[in-house]
Amino acid sequence: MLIVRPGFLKRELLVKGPLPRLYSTKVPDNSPRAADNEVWLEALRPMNPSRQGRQKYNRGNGQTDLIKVPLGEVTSINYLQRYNKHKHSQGNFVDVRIVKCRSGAGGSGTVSFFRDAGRSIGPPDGGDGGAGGSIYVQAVVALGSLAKMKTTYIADDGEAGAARQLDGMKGKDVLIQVPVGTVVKWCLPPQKVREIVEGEIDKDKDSTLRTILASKTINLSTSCSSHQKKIQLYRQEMAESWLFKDKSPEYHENKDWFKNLHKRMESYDHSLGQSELFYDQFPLTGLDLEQPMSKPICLLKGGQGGLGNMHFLTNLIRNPRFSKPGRNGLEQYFLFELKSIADLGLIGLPNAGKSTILNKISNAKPKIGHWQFTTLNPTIGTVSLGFGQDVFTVADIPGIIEGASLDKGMGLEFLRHIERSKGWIFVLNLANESPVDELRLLIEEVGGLEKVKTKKVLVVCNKADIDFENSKSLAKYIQVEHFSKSQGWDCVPISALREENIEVLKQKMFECARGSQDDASPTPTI
Ligand SMILES: Nc1nc2c(ncn2[C@@H]2O[C@H](COP(=O)(O)OP(=O)(O)OP(=O)(O)O)[C@@H](O)[C@H]2O)c(=O)[nH]1
Repeated sequence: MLIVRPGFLKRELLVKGPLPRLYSTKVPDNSPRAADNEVWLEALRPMNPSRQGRQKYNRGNGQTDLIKVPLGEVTSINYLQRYNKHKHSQGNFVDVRIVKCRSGAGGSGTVSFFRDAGRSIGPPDGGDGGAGGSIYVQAVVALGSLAKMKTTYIADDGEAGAARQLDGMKGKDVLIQVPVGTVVKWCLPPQKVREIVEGEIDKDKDSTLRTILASKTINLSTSCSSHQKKIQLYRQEMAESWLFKDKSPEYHENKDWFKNLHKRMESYDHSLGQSELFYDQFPLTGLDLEQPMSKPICLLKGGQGGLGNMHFLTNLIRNPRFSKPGRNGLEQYFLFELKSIADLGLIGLPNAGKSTILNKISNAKPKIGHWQFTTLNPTIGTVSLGFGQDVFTVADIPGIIEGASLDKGMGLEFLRHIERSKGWIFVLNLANESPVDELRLLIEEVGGLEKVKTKKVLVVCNKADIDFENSKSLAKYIQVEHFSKSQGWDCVPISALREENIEVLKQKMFECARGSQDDASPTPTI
């Protein structure tokens, strides 16, 4: 049976001619003939010195752009705080991870010569190395947290080729499955960020993690060929370009035929380097996996396998005692952030009654307690307006307090879970002194009126059962209503505990959520 080997296909791309004829005798049935190799090598034009220089120093096609990016964009302040200081206990819920990913190196090509009873040394038959395994990512609905993610994902290296034209086995790929709503971003190794931060603190004792991440910048190489800005990733330079057997590198390097071959293969290596540069790019703004994916996306591609010595048999080179090593894999860090996907998000001070509301209107059963910060993790509930009627989803996040934007209380990190929500529901406690000031404070903490205005807003005055008949309580509600109306927002008084006005609330929430359900985003690509 004739098998078209990957080596042929790779070569064919460069030769752009017909496929070489394949042997079908007892001697290698799929190794290229000397004449085929000569045609292929002839097509590999030796590189001129200026191109060589560019490859070495510019690392590629010269289409990269150096941009300055704030350090905070290539790391996660929440990750650094949480994992450095163990700031919050999150139980099993993990919504931010930095992981190291490494794709496999290609296996080496092999030096081998055909042997049988009649011949102690025949034509070269060393097979190609297998490609290194790649790292893939896929968003699936079955997961709800990043808790099960490992800290490191390493794909296998490809195996070396073997005698009798056997290609090495391809390295096993790694598939990282994450919840729908995860955003994957390229990031710096946390260790490196810590070193930079410590260096900055040594220089200025008053600086804080937050100020350093905002002010310190790093240089990033980006490709400017595509419509989307992408970070250009680089593989480690190859330590050696040839693997020799029996005869030393010096023996070969002094021979004119080898010098000539080497020049041509430099051009082959260059084209592999170019194709790596093409694949090794990652969107600067990250990958937003907000839809379940039927097919995974490749994060890091494995290295290509090296060519076995059978590719170097020519009329001049009868015994090629050398082969090519496999190409290196890639090692990079990625930040995985889970941003829940809910149509509406509940925002309020601790104890305002957000969890009670979600409990009453949906199937979700979040923890309720009369102490602050009962809610430590976001919970999403599905609300139905009745049998066969419309449904929408609502996310309850931990309470926000004054100074949350400066990391007080639970900070603002949970806002990411309602960042994508089209509607924000501000939940106020009518039993408090000044609900309207509460509302102003919440608006300020979540980013100001301008940011809030990008969302549909509904203001809910909860705990209306407490003294509502009292003229003071009524006055508080009227103040909130007046402020809300001035911003064009609807306002509704309820008692979640007694389930009063809950149906009206559901209807108003549905109106707020409407429109967000039609927006379906396409699957992202790298
Ligand atoms: N009287 C009265 N009490 C309520 C009402 N809604 C909630 N509560 C009580 O307020 C307390 C806090 O309620 P939660 O739903 O846990 O409040 P939360 O906003 O989720 O609080 P955090 O988890 O701290 O963010 C509980 O003791 C509830 O029983 C209401 O309408 N009326």
